[in-house]
Amino acid sequence: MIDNKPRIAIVATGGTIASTAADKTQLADYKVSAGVSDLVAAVPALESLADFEFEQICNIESHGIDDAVLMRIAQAVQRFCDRSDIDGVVITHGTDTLEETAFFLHLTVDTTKPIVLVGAMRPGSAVSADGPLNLFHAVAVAGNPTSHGRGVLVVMNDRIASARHVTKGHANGVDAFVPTEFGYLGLVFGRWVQYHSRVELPHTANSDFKRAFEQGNLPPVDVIYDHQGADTHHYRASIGCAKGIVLAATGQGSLSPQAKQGAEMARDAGVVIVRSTRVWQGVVRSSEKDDRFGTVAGYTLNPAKARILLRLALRSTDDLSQIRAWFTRY
Ligand SMILES: NC(=O)C[C@H](N)C(=O)O
Repeated sequence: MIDNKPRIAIVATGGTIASTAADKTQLADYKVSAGVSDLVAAVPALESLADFEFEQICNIESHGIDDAVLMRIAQAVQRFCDRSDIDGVVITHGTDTLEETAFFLHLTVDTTKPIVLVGAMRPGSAVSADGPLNLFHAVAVAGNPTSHGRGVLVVMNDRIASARHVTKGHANGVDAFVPTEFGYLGLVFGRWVQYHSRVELPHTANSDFKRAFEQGNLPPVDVIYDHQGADTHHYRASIGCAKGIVLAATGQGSLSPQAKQGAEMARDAGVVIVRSTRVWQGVVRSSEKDDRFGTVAGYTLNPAKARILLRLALRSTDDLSQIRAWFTRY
Protein backbone atom coordinates (compact mmCIF):
# COMPACT_ATOMS: atom_id res chain seq x y z
CA MET A 1 0.00 0.00 0.00
CA ILE A 2 2.64 2.43 1.22
CA ASP A 3 4.68 1.74 -1.92
CA ASN A 4 1.83 3.07 -4.06
CA LYS A 5 1.76 6.49 -2.44
CA PRO A 6 2.72 9.37 -4.71
CA ARG A 7 5.75 11.46 -3.84
CA ILE A 8 4.79 15.13 -3.55
CA ALA A 9 7.11 18.12 -3.18
CA ILE A 10 5.78 20.94 -1.03
CA VAL A 11 7.26 24.33 -1.91
CA ALA A 12 6.45 26.80 0.86
CA THR A 13 6.43 30.58 0.50
CA GLY A 14 4.36 31.94 3.44
CA GLY A 15 0.97 33.69 3.41
CA THR A 16 -1.95 33.40 5.79
CA ILE A 17 -1.79 29.60 5.59
CA ALA A 18 1.53 29.94 7.46
CA SER A 19 0.36 32.67 9.85
CA THR A 20 -0.70 32.86 13.47
CA ALA A 21 -2.28 35.55 15.63
CA ALA A 22 -2.41 35.98 19.40
CA ASP A 23 -6.18 35.59 19.52
CA LYS A 24 -8.38 32.89 17.96
CA THR A 25 -10.75 35.50 16.54
CA GLN A 26 -8.04 37.75 15.13
CA LEU A 27 -8.51 37.53 11.36
CA ALA A 28 -6.19 40.34 10.22
CA ASP A 29 -2.79 41.76 11.17
CA TYR A 30 -1.42 38.30 11.96
CA LYS A 31 2.18 37.27 11.38
CA VAL A 32 3.69 34.69 9.05
CA SER A 33 5.34 32.31 11.50
CA ALA A 34 4.96 28.66 10.50
CA GLY A 35 7.51 26.83 8.37
CA VAL A 36 6.62 24.04 5.99
CA SER A 37 7.24 21.32 8.58
CA ASP A 38 4.77 23.03 10.98
CA LEU A 39 2.14 23.15 8.23
CA VAL A 40 2.53 19.47 7.50
CA ALA A 41 2.69 18.49 11.19
CA ALA A 42 -0.67 20.22 11.72
CA VAL A 43 -2.34 17.74 9.34
CA PRO A 44 -1.19 14.23 10.37
CA ALA A 45 -3.58 12.63 7.83
CA LEU A 46 -1.31 13.91 5.04
CA GLU A 47 0.97 10.95 5.71
CA SER A 48 -1.70 8.62 4.42
CA LEU A 49 -1.92 10.50 1.11
CA ALA A 50 1.70 10.82 0.00
CA ASP A 51 5.38 10.79 0.81
CA PHE A 52 6.90 14.25 0.90
CA GLU A 53 9.85 16.47 0.21
CA PHE A 54 9.87 20.09 1.32
CA GLU A 55 11.50 23.29 0.18
CA GLN A 56 11.03 26.58 1.99
CA ILE A 57 11.63 29.34 -0.56
CA CYS A 58 10.73 32.23 1.74
CA ASN A 59 8.21 32.90 4.50
CA ILE A 60 6.49 36.15 3.58
CA GLU A 61 3.11 37.54 2.64
CA SER A 62 2.40 37.26 -1.04
CA HIS A 63 2.25 41.01 -1.67
CA GLY A 64 5.97 40.97 -0.75
CA ILE A 65 6.86 38.57 -3.57
CA ASP A 66 9.15 40.20 -6.11
CA ASP A 67 10.76 38.97 -9.32
CA ALA A 68 13.69 37.34 -7.51
CA VAL A 69 11.37 35.28 -5.30
CA LEU A 70 9.05 34.45 -8.21
CA MET A 71 12.00 33.12 -10.22
CA ARG A 72 13.16 31.03 -7.25
CA ILE A 73 9.69 29.53 -6.90
CA ALA A 74 9.57 28.71 -10.63
CA GLN A 75 13.05 27.20 -10.62
CA ALA A 76 12.28 25.03 -7.59
CA VAL A 77 9.01 23.82 -9.14
CA GLN A 78 10.76 23.01 -12.43
CA ARG A 79 13.55 21.18 -10.60
CA PHE A 80 11.02 18.99 -8.78
CA CYS A 81 8.98 18.36 -11.93
CA ASP A 82 12.13 17.29 -13.79
CA ARG A 83 12.76 14.54 -11.23
CA SER A 84 11.34 11.15 -12.17
CA ASP A 85 10.65 10.25 -8.52
CA ILE A 86 8.37 13.29 -7.93
CA ASP A 87 4.69 12.93 -8.94
CA GLY A 88 3.42 16.43 -8.24
CA VAL A 89 4.15 19.76 -6.58
CA VAL A 90 2.11 21.74 -4.03
CA ILE A 91 2.96 25.38 -3.41
CA THR A 92 1.73 27.04 -0.22
CA HIS A 93 1.25 30.75 -0.95
CA GLY A 94 -0.46 33.91 0.27
CA THR A 95 -3.73 34.48 -1.50
CA ASP A 96 -3.34 38.18 -2.36
CA THR A 97 -1.11 37.58 -5.38
CA LEU A 98 -1.56 33.82 -5.69
CA GLU A 99 -3.14 34.16 -9.13
CA GLU A 100 -0.03 35.96 -10.41
CA THR A 101 2.40 33.23 -9.35
CA ALA A 102 -0.05 30.58 -10.55
CA PHE A 103 -0.42 32.12 -14.02
CA PHE A 104 3.34 32.70 -14.35
CA LEU A 105 3.99 29.01 -13.58
CA HIS A 106 1.12 27.99 -15.89
CA LEU A 107 2.92 29.69 -18.79
CA THR A 108 6.51 28.79 -17.93
CA VAL A 109 6.92 25.43 -16.19
CA ASP A 110 7.76 22.71 -18.67
CA THR A 111 5.86 19.69 -17.38
CA THR A 112 2.65 17.69 -17.51
CA LYS A 113 2.83 16.87 -13.79
CA PRO A 114 0.26 18.41 -11.44
CA ILE A 115 1.26 21.73 -9.86
CA VAL A 116 -1.19 22.96 -7.23
CA LEU A 117 -1.20 26.31 -5.43
CA VAL A 118 -2.97 26.52 -2.12
CA GLY A 119 -3.50 29.18 0.53
CA ALA A 120 -5.87 30.08 3.31
CA MET A 121 -8.03 33.01 4.23
CA ARG A 122 -7.81 32.48 8.00
CA PRO A 123 -4.58 32.16 9.97
CA GLY A 124 -3.76 28.76 11.45
CA SER A 125 -4.61 30.07 14.93
CA ALA A 126 -8.18 31.06 13.99
CA VAL A 127 -11.43 29.38 14.92
CA SER A 128 -12.32 27.29 11.83
CA ALA A 129 -8.98 27.84 10.12
CA ASP A 130 -9.29 26.79 6.48
CA GLY A 131 -5.60 26.10 5.82
CA PRO A 132 -5.31 22.50 7.09
CA LEU A 133 -8.13 21.11 4.94
CA ASN A 134 -7.06 23.21 1.95
CA LEU A 135 -3.57 21.70 2.27
CA PHE A 136 -4.98 18.17 2.55
CA HIS A 137 -7.07 18.80 -0.56
CA ALA A 138 -4.13 20.28 -2.47
CA VAL A 139 -2.06 17.16 -1.80
CA ALA A 140 -4.99 14.91 -2.73
CA VAL A 141 -5.25 16.77 -6.07
CA ALA A 142 -1.49 16.85 -6.74
CA GLY A 143 -1.22 13.11 -6.09
CA ASN A 144 -4.20 12.17 -8.22
CA PRO A 145 -3.30 10.73 -11.67
CA THR A 146 -6.28 12.52 -13.28
CA SER A 147 -4.64 15.88 -12.46
CA HIS A 148 -1.92 15.36 -15.11
CA GLY A 149 -1.75 17.66 -18.13
CA ARG A 150 -4.20 20.25 -16.79
CA GLY A 151 -1.73 23.08 -16.26
CA VAL A 152 -1.32 24.84 -12.95
CA LEU A 153 -4.21 24.38 -10.53
CA VAL A 154 -5.48 26.37 -7.57
CA VAL A 155 -7.19 24.43 -4.79
CA MET A 156 -9.18 26.35 -2.18
CA ASN A 157 -12.47 25.72 -0.41
CA ASP A 158 -13.09 22.26 -1.94
CA ARG A 159 -12.79 23.52 -5.53
CA ILE A 160 -10.17 22.97 -8.21
CA ALA A 161 -9.64 25.94 -10.50
CA SER A 162 -7.26 26.67 -13.36
CA ALA A 163 -4.53 29.28 -12.89
CA ARG A 164 -5.71 30.68 -16.24
CA HIS A 165 -9.15 31.64 -15.00
CA VAL A 166 -9.10 31.98 -11.26
CA THR A 167 -9.03 35.31 -9.50
CA LYS A 168 -9.37 36.49 -5.94
CA GLY A 169 -12.95 37.73 -5.75
CA HIS A 170 -13.42 38.28 -2.03
CA ALA A 171 -11.08 40.01 0.41
CA ASN A 172 -12.03 37.96 3.49
CA GLY A 173 -14.20 34.88 2.92
CA VAL A 174 -12.96 31.30 2.58
CA ASP A 175 -14.70 31.21 -0.82
CA ALA A 176 -12.32 33.93 -1.99
CA PHE A 177 -11.23 32.28 -5.24
CA VAL A 178 -13.60 32.44 -8.17
CA PRO A 179 -13.02 31.09 -11.65
CA THR A 180 -14.96 33.89 -13.45
CA GLU A 181 -17.43 32.73 -16.08
CA PHE A 182 -15.15 29.89 -17.19
CA GLY A 183 -16.02 27.78 -14.16
CA TYR A 184 -14.14 25.46 -11.84
CA LEU A 185 -12.37 22.46 -13.33
CA GLY A 186 -13.49 20.11 -10.61
CA LEU A 187 -14.13 19.25 -7.00
CA VAL A 188 -12.10 17.76 -4.20
CA PHE A 189 -13.79 16.35 -1.14
CA GLY A 190 -11.46 14.56 1.25
CA ARG A 191 -9.55 12.10 -0.92
CA TRP A 192 -12.12 12.19 -3.70
CA VAL A 193 -11.18 14.20 -6.79
CA GLN A 194 -13.32 14.69 -9.88
CA TYR A 195 -12.79 16.90 -12.94
CA HIS A 196 -15.55 18.25 -15.13
CA SER A 197 -13.60 20.33 -17.64
CA ARG A 198 -10.14 21.28 -18.78
CA VAL A 199 -8.48 24.44 -20.07
CA GLU A 200 -8.17 24.42 -23.85
CA LEU A 201 -5.65 27.28 -24.11
CA PRO A 202 -1.92 26.38 -24.26
CA HIS A 203 0.06 26.06 -21.02
CA THR A 204 3.03 24.35 -19.34
CA ALA A 205 4.55 21.78 -21.73
CA ASN A 206 2.71 23.38 -24.71
CA SER A 207 3.53 26.99 -23.89
CA ASP A 208 5.71 29.27 -26.05
CA PHE A 209 7.20 30.64 -22.80
CA LYS A 210 8.51 27.39 -21.34
CA ARG A 211 11.46 27.86 -18.95
CA ALA A 212 11.45 31.65 -19.44
CA PHE A 213 12.63 31.92 -15.82
CA GLU A 214 15.96 30.45 -16.94
CA GLN A 215 16.51 33.28 -19.40
CA GLY A 216 17.22 36.33 -17.25
CA ASN A 217 15.14 39.25 -16.10
CA LEU A 218 11.70 40.04 -17.42
CA PRO A 219 11.05 43.58 -18.64
CA PRO A 220 9.14 45.89 -16.29
CA VAL A 221 5.44 46.39 -17.03
CA ASP A 222 3.16 48.70 -15.04
CA VAL A 223 -0.60 48.56 -14.54
CA ILE A 224 -2.59 51.80 -14.78
CA TYR A 225 -6.23 51.95 -13.68
CA ASP A 226 -8.47 54.18 -15.79
CA HIS A 227 -11.36 56.07 -14.19
CA GLN A 228 -13.46 59.22 -14.39
CA GLY A 229 -11.37 62.36 -14.14
CA ALA A 230 -8.14 60.48 -14.99
CA ASP A 231 -4.87 62.32 -15.58
CA THR A 232 -1.86 61.54 -17.77
CA HIS A 233 0.73 61.74 -14.99
CA HIS A 234 0.79 57.96 -14.42
CA TYR A 235 1.64 57.46 -18.10
CA ARG A 236 4.35 60.10 -17.96
CA ALA A 237 5.85 58.41 -14.88
CA SER A 238 5.73 54.99 -16.49
CA ILE A 239 7.16 55.85 -19.87
CA GLY A 240 10.91 55.78 -19.53
CA CYS A 241 10.84 53.10 -16.81
CA ALA A 242 8.49 50.46 -18.16
CA LYS A 243 8.67 48.58 -21.47
CA GLY A 244 4.93 47.97 -21.32
CA ILE A 245 1.78 49.23 -19.65
CA VAL A 246 -1.39 47.28 -18.96
CA LEU A 247 -4.35 49.53 -18.90
CA ALA A 248 -7.15 48.41 -16.58
CA ALA A 249 -9.57 50.16 -18.90
CA THR A 250 -13.28 50.64 -18.37
CA GLY A 251 -15.96 48.32 -19.78
CA GLN A 252 -14.94 46.47 -22.91
CA GLY A 253 -11.67 48.34 -23.13
CA SER A 254 -12.90 51.92 -23.54
CA LEU A 255 -10.31 54.60 -22.89
CA SER A 256 -10.84 57.93 -21.16
CA PRO A 257 -9.53 60.97 -23.10
CA GLN A 258 -6.48 60.96 -20.80
CA ALA A 259 -5.89 57.24 -21.37
CA LYS A 260 -6.01 57.91 -25.13
CA GLN A 261 -3.41 60.62 -24.68
CA GLY A 262 -1.34 58.31 -22.47
CA ALA A 263 -1.58 55.55 -25.08
CA GLU A 264 -0.36 57.91 -27.80
CA MET A 265 2.54 59.06 -25.61
CA ALA A 266 3.46 55.43 -24.87
CA ARG A 267 3.25 54.41 -28.54
CA ASP A 268 5.53 57.29 -29.54
CA ALA A 269 8.02 56.23 -26.86
CA GLY A 270 7.96 52.57 -27.98
CA VAL A 271 6.14 51.36 -24.85
CA VAL A 272 3.53 48.69 -25.59
CA ILE A 273 0.07 49.23 -24.09
CA VAL A 274 -2.34 46.36 -23.49
CA ARG A 275 -6.01 47.25 -23.16
CA SER A 276 -7.36 45.02 -20.41
CA THR A 277 -10.47 45.77 -18.38
CA ARG A 278 -11.14 46.57 -14.76
CA VAL A 279 -14.36 44.55 -15.14
CA TRP A 280 -13.59 41.03 -13.96
CA GLN A 281 -15.52 39.08 -16.62
CA GLY A 282 -15.93 39.41 -20.38
CA VAL A 283 -13.59 40.17 -23.24
CA VAL A 284 -11.69 43.13 -24.68
CA ARG A 285 -11.45 42.30 -28.37
CA SER A 286 -9.17 43.99 -30.85
CA SER A 287 -10.77 46.97 -32.56
CA GLU A 288 -9.92 49.99 -34.67
CA LYS A 289 -8.77 51.62 -31.40
CA ASP A 290 -5.75 49.34 -31.46
CA ASP A 291 -4.76 50.52 -34.96
CA ARG A 292 -5.27 54.12 -33.92
CA PHE A 293 -3.39 54.03 -30.61
CA GLY A 294 -0.99 51.16 -31.29
CA THR A 295 -2.49 49.17 -28.42
CA VAL A 296 -2.98 45.42 -27.93
CA ALA A 297 -6.37 44.00 -26.89
CA GLY A 298 -6.13 42.01 -23.65
CA TYR A 299 -8.97 39.58 -24.49
CA THR A 300 -10.05 37.62 -21.38
CA LEU A 301 -6.98 38.16 -19.19
CA ASN A 302 -7.44 40.38 -16.16
CA PRO A 303 -4.89 43.20 -15.73
CA ALA A 304 -2.62 41.26 -13.33
CA LYS A 305 -2.43 38.29 -15.69
CA ALA A 306 -2.18 40.46 -18.82
CA ARG A 307 0.87 42.02 -17.17
CA ILE A 308 2.51 38.60 -16.85
CA LEU A 309 1.83 37.64 -20.46
CA LEU A 310 3.07 41.04 -21.68
CA ARG A 311 6.30 40.67 -19.71
CA LEU A 312 6.91 37.22 -21.17
CA ALA A 313 6.05 38.46 -24.66
CA LEU A 314 8.29 41.55 -24.45
CA ARG A 315 11.19 39.37 -23.32
CA SER A 316 11.26 37.83 -26.78
CA THR A 317 9.93 40.50 -29.13
CA ASP A 318 8.55 44.00 -29.53
CA ASP A 319 6.72 43.00 -32.70
CA LEU A 320 3.12 44.11 -32.14
CA SER A 321 1.57 41.54 -34.45
CA GLN A 322 3.29 38.69 -32.57
CA ILE A 323 2.26 40.14 -29.19
CA ARG A 324 -1.31 40.54 -30.44
CA ALA A 325 -1.34 36.93 -31.64
CA TRP A 326 -0.21 35.72 -28.21
CA PHE A 327 -2.98 37.69 -26.53
CA THR A 328 -5.58 35.98 -28.70
CA ARG A 329 -4.09 32.56 -27.94
CA TYR A 330 -3.30 32.57 -24.22
N1 LIG B 1 -5.02 35.24 2.78
C1 LIG B 1 -3.77 35.56 2.52
O1 LIG B 1 -2.93 34.71 2.33
C2 LIG B 1 -3.45 36.99 2.46
C3 LIG B 1 -2.03 37.16 2.88
N2 LIG B 1 -1.81 38.24 3.67
C4 LIG B 1 -1.05 37.01 1.71
O2 LIG B 1 0.07 36.68 1.96
O3 LIG B 1 -1.39 37.18 0.57
